[in-house]
Amino acid sequence: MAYKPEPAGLKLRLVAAQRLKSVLAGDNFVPLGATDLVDGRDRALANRLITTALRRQGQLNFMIHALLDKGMPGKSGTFEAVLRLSLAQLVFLPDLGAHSALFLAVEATKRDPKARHLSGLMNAVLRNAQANSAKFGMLSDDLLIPDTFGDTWLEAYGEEAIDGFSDALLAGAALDLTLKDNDPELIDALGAEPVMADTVRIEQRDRPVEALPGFAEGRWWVQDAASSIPARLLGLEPGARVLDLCAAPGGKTAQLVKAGYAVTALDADTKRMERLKENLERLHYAAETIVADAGSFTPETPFKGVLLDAPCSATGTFRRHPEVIWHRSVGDVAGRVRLQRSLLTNAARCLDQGGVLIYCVCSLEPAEGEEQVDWALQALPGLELWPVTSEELPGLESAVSPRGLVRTHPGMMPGGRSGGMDGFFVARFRRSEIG
Ligand SMILES: C[S@@+](CC[C@H](N)C(=O)[O-])C[C@H]1O[C@@H](n2cnc3c(N)ncnc32)[C@H](O)[C@@H]1O
Repeated sequence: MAYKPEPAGLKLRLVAAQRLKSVLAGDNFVPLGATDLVDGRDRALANRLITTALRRQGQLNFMIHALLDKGMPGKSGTFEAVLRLSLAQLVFLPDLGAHSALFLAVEATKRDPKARHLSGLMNAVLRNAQANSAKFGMLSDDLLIPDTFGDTWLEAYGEEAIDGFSDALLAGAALDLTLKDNDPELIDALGAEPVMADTVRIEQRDRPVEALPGFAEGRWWVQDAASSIPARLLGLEPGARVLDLCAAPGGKTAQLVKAGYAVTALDADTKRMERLKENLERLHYAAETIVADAGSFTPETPFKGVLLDAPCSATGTFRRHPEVIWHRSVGDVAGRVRLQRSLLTNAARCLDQGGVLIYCVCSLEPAEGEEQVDWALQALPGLELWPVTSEELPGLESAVSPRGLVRTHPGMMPGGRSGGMDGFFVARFRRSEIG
């Protein structure tokens, strides 16, 4: 039999379909790396297809509903993933060409033993989609945010902010770094722009993070502008003992060390703690590390400062993880709320008299943020709110509420910069007496 070369562009679609399939099944999205696809251009294209399919998931759901009379066929391998990638290409990435979307989708379907009997259906559905691509291309952005969160967010943030959420979801996230020292030469070499305090932003990155200037020398770490806010608000004297609860992979630990505190970093996950240690080593920073449950850890001596970056629904990270808003349910949020309360209770126990407690989550849900403050003030004796002032967040004054709570969201422009920021909630408490 004569050797038939594989059609150009097929391999990257097969790899992209496998990755998208795993995300649709509940995994977090991790961009394809060099071990998945050696060729850099193929890898960039495959990642572009996957991220477009994930960011446009709500609109693709609508199209699939309209195109598949009998719904998605069950037990059909990569059929759904290939279909989503191809619809994303046909409707939202016209520069890639409609022909390749159709032809390669059918070829990819034929290569999957579990989907091959559906190659005719793939062809028919995509031809129908092609005929309707102009109409599909004008689907409302309202479809981008699932109903699970749409109503709560509309009530909490208002219509204008929600428009900003959709734009931020489609645009994705720039790369924010926290610098060890604000050296203008380094900022220039990075092609970065200052955002606020020691955070800089790289809008367009042409190489992996590890290849950027200053990485090997440990001159900065990756940290979203929003994520860098909580550690800056502790307001203690250098040298103060600070406990970083739920610390891995250590972005906030590094900030606390930089601020001159004597830091103990604690996390329950051994592997993530290893990453924290590697990160600190690269930065030439030192902290005590403990693997333990933050819900039951009891220190020998209470701390002057405790930072609790509690596990949460992570809905605020949807610019980088568009899948989170489709994976999370109302029940998931309720489960996180319970866990956060038990961690907050123990965090307060670890705090010395007059000590400062920062509670933060990368969630947009008021239930995990503002409502947790109401609960803590009522349930945890001796804890009082120490309001954050807008002067403490120059360039982001609008994130500070009249109560002195910090709420960022993806529609905000830190330091006036475009590109949004993660949704974060931060509250600062002080322990007045041991309760
Ligand atoms: C949002 S991440 C923390 C990010 C980190 N603070 C940073 O700035 O890099 C949440 C962390 O909570 C940890 N975690 C979850 N439940 C925990 C528990 N009961 N005790 C301690 N750590 C926990 C997870 O392992 C995860 O590393």
